[in-house]
Amino acid sequence: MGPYLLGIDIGTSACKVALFDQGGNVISSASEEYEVSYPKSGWAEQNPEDWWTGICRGIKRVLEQSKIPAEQIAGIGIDGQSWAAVAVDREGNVLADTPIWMDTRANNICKELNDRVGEKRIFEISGNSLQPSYTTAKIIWYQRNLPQVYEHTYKILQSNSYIACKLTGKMTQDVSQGYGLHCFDMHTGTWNREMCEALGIPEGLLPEIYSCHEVIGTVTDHAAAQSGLAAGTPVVAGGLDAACGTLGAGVIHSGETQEQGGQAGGMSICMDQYKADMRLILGYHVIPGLWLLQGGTTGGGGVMRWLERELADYEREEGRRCGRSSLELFNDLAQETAPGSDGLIFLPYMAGERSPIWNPNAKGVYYGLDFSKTKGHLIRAAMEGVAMSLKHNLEVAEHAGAEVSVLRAIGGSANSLLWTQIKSDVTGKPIAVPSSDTATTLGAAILAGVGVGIYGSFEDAVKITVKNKRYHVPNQDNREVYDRNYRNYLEIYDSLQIIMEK
Ligand SMILES: Nc1ncnc2c1ncn2[C@@H]1O[C@H](COP(=O)(O)OP(=O)(O)O)[C@@H](O)[C@H]1O
Ligand SMILES: O=C(CO)[C@@H](O)[C@H](O)COP(=O)(O)O
Repeated sequence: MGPYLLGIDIGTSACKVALFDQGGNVISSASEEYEVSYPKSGWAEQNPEDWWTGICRGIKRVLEQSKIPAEQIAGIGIDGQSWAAVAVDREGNVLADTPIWMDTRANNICKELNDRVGEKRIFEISGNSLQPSYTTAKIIWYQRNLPQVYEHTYKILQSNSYIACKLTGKMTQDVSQGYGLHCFDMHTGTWNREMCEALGIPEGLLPEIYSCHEVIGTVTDHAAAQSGLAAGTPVVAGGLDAACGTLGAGVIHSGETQEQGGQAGGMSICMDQYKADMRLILGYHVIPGLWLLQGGTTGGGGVMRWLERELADYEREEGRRCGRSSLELFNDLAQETAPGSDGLIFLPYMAGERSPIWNPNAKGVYYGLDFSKTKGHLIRAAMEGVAMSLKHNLEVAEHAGAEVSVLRAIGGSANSLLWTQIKSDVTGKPIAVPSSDTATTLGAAILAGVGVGIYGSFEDAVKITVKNKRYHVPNQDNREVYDRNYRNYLEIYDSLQIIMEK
C-alpha cells in the first residue's frame, strides 16, 4: 500500500478521476464525458455502463500520466450524482438505463403516494417532500412500467454504490445518498420498515447502509483487469457528489456553506442538528453526525453547457485558433455586457425545477428581449439567472433558520471568475473558491484517506488538504440593479406559473 489516494466523481456531464498525494495535491487527473438522453419530455436517462467505461478510461489515463504504479494507491473513494435508481440483478448487471436526478416521469406516482401515505407523514420521517426527481417514485415507476426489469431487480443502487459494486462486487448504500429514498429515516440514518411498506418498496431491494468512509471491500481481480487498478486496493462506500464536494471545499462545521456549480446548481449548509424544510432538501453529510440542508436546482453549469452547444459554433472555431475554450470566450462576451444584462432576465428551469419551487412543469424563460440584445446579453443573463436561483434557495434556508455567511464554491462553474463574482454580487455573500475542479474528487479521496487510516480525523484531513484559490466580495455598486432584477425574476415566475401548468 502506497501513499496516494484516488477520488472518482460520477458527475452528470462527465466522470472525473483524480490521483492525490496525502497533502491533497493533484498528481494527475482525467475527465471523460458521456451523454444524458432525453427520450421524452420530462425524462433524463443515463446508462450506468457508460459511467463505468468512462471511469476505467479515466483511471488508465491518470495512471499513465502520473507514472505511479497502481499498487501505490492506498484507497479509493467514489462520489456520484444523486437520486439514480440503478436496477441490478443478483450478479450486479444493469437491467435498464437509469432515470437520473433531473427525470420527472414519476410525477403522477408522487401525487398518488402523497395522497395515499400523506405528505406530512413522509416529510416527518424522511425530512424531504416527495417529488419525482428523487429515487423513491422511480422504483414504483419500474414496478408499473417495466415489470420485466422489476421482476429481475435484486437491488436498487445509487451512482457511486454502483461503481463501488463494479470495483468490489459488494452492493451497498452509503448514508449520504439515503436522502434519495423516502423510506430512509433522516433522524436515525436507517431504513424505515413502516415507510417501506406504506410506499410499496420492498426492504429487500435496499442495500445495507454504510458510513461514507467505511471500507466496504477491495478491488477484485476482474475489476483490476478492466480498470488498471491493483487487485486488493481498499474501496470506501463513498457518497453524494454535493456532500463530497462540501467536504473537499472544507465545509465540515455547522454553519459553513458550500455553493455548487456542476450541471446542477445550489448550495449545502452544514448543520449539527436536524432541521428540515419542505421546500429544501435534507441529507446526511459524508461526515458522521452532520446534516446538509441543500438547495438543488436543475440549472447550474448545465445552462452554460446548453448555450455553448447551441450558440458557440464561432467560439469553438475561434478558440481552436487562439488556444482558449469556447466557454472562456463566452465569459468574455458576458463581461462586455453591463451587470443586470440591461433588464434581460433568465429563469433557469431547464428540466422543470427542484428546490425551492418544486415544479416539474416549470420552463426556462428569457424575458426582456429586444433588438438591442446580443449574444453577450443571453450569456450574462443566464449566469445571473442561475445566481438568482441560488439566492432564492438561500433566502428560503435563512427563513427556515439556517445561518449562512461565506459560500465555498465547487464545480466547473467556479472556473469562471465572472460567474462566481456575479453569484457573490447577486446573493450578497462572499465566495471563497477552494479548488474548483477537484473539490469533489478530493472529498471522495479524503473519505478513502480517513477510511484506511491515513488521516486521523476529517478535521486533520481538511487542514492538510484543502486550499483556497480565490476570494470574491460582493460589489455594492451592483446591489440595486441585481435587487431589481431579482424582484422581477420572482414575479416573472409567479406570472407564468399558470401557463407552465397547462
Ligand atoms: N470557464 C467556464 N465558464 C463557465 N462555465 C464553466 C466553465 N468551465 C466549466 N463550466 C461549467 O461547468 C459545468 C461542469 O461542471 P462539473 O462540476 O464538471 O459538472 P458535473 O459534475 O455535473 O458533470 C459545465 O456545465 C460548464 O458549463
Ligand atoms: O441533487 C444533487 C445534489 O443534491 C445534484 O447536485 C446532483 O447530484 C447532480 O450533481 P452534478 O452532476 O451537477 O455535480
